[in-house]
Amino acid sequence: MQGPELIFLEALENLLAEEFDRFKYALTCIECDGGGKIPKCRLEEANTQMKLVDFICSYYGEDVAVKMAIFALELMKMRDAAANLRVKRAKDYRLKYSEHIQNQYKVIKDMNSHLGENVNLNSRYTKLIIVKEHPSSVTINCLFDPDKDGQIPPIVVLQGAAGIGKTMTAKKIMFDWAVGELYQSRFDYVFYINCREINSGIEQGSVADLTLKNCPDQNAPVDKILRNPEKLLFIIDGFDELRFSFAQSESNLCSDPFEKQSAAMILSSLFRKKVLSKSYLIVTTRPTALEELQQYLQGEWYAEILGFTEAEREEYFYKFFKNEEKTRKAFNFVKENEMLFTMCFVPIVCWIICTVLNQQMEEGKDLAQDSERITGMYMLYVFSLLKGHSSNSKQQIQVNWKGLCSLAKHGLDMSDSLFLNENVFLKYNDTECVYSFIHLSLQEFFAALFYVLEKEDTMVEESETAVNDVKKLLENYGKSRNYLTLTVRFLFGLLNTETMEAINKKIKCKISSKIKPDLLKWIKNKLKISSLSWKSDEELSPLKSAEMIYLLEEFHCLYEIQEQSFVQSALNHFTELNLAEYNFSKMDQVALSFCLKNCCKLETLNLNLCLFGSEDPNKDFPRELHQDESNHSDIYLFCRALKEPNCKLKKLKLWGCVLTAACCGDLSSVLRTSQNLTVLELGYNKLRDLGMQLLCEGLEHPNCKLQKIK
Ligand SMILES: Nc1ncnc2c1ncn2[C@@H]1O[C@H](COP(=O)(O)OP(=O)(O)OP(=O)(O)O)[C@@H](O)[C@H]1O
Repeated sequence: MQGPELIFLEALENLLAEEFDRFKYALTCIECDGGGKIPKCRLEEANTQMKLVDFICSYYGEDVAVKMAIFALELMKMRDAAANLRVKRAKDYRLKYSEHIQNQYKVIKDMNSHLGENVNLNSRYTKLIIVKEHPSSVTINCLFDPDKDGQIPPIVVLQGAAGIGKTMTAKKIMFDWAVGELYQSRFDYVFYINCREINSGIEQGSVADLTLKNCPDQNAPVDKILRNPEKLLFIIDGFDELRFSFAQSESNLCSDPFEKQSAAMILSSLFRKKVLSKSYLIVTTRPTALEELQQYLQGEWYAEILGFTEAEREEYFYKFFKNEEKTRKAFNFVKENEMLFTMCFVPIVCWIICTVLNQQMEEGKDLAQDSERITGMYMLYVFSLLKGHSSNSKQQIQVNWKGLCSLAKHGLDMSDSLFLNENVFLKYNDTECVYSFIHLSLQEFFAALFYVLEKEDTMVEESETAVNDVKKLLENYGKSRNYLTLTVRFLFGLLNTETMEAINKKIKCKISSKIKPDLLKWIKNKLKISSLSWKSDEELSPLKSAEMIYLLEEFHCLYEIQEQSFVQSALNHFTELNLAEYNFSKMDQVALSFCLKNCCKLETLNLNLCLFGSEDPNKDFPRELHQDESNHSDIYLFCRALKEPNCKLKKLKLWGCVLTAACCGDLSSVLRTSQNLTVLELGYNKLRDLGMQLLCEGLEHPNCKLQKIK
């Protein structure tokens, strides 16, 4: 005997014989919801405490039986005994609840082509960098630590980009709490509220209903649980996904956790601490909705998820493949490709890359060339989803793809990532009719595909519409929170000849390259506008950071298309390039190096006061957190590009770039190779004797054409 049965028996053991008889009588007076009254004759047969417990529990079920016992004791006016049993029941329920939560959160779904494949949360979860106050990182168990004034944050806002791991962190908190490893003395109950589900849920409900949804059954002692709000934590996941407005007037908010109201009102009341004001909240959101969320909160603290460090990326690969050889093969492949490796700081990208590589290895294929660009990687991932759908007719496949692309594009136009009653293949969860792309970037991929898929009939009207659609997209580029940048990057990537052929072959839809000339014209123009801002200035004044980001984004687009003639044509007007005072991420360096190789008329490159090598997301971190373990120097990628025969660079400026002796080895090899470099400016760096020695070796080489070094 254990759990509810045991506490029931313990309660009866304290009763005197006369009380035991009265207890049995009281039971016959209670009407149980759905179970009716208990038959008197059956009760008479239960002449010992044990027999009675056994009988009632098998008649009503354990949880209801204990509830009935509490009512009976209250009816007998044995209030202390009733209260005692109530407390024990609540405690016992906590155990039951945590077991239920453990079971609920111990596995996660892997959304690959094998439908319904589950993985253990702990065997996949990899630590993420979370920062509360830049630049120091924190772990999830410190989120509710008191500050230096002893204040515990009542609300923690956990923000982070799409796919960075907010939901995963929420699930990990649920699981760790349930197994007793997190917040044990702080919270008796932790509840998870998913905003996507709230959108599609019932119109009216109460806070109590929200908590009940987490419970294993409908018999949870909710009244007792909610009586200690200071012991409750609510995790509200995905504020950005809520569709309704929160502009409720204060007076309409509810303070009673059992009051039934609209979902908007209930959540508003929780956020504004009108209901269960002493409870604690974690609210997760993408940064785009942060400003709105701030309006409704008071006394909140902020933490940000920044993704995986380099070491954690490797750990993730181990956890994903669970096989030394496969992990090594996949990780080395990714590590070799700067662009891919850098993108892996976002967990969902890590997952997509691993899923694709795993499939390629399972099929005995070489790790594909295509996977060296983000477009190629997404394309391979989408192909992997098609496995098992090959029996569909060509026409059916085309219809599905076009529908999906159109949905993605229109969703982006309307800033929508949730779709109701749409027949798309990615169903968000068990909720009946809400669908979403598993990640916003996937929606952006499909949206980009929308612009390049050839319409069935090549009527003039149709192709004009397509061209106009692209024009509109490019006009909107750069407006409103940069929400189109990745779509445009994919657009370039999809126009790569090999990608077009692969898509054509696999999904039997033709990709039209008609928009290529327009795209070339557009990017040439963009690059010209950016370069005009320094053309007039003799000393090449630096670009403003926003302009620089756009210029670099254009280089990223050119990297994605990977077509020499296109890229050379886009860049052929550049004779000078000024990128001074910029902190280049590895990803930027890969894209820029590719462009430098194809910038055939470039004579002057100004990289004064630039920093190289830091990762985008973690750039404020101490260096050891994300140090590149490879032996390459920070400017290795640039130097490699400068050695290409196409490169006609004459003047290279690298003042004050915190270059070290290691960089001189790469510069020295440029000096030995380049047929054009005549001026090199290296002032205000820490080259030291070793660096100078390496440079001298280059200068002394018979091929060195350098005339001036500063
Ligand atoms: N810490 C982690 N360890 C291992 N995998 C992770 C981790 N965080 C995220 N992932 C992977 O990335 C995917 C996306 O993560 P998650 O859904 O948590 O992102 P999110 O920040 O909530 O994104 P969105 O804003 O799009 O909802 C997960 O399904 C999982 O595969």
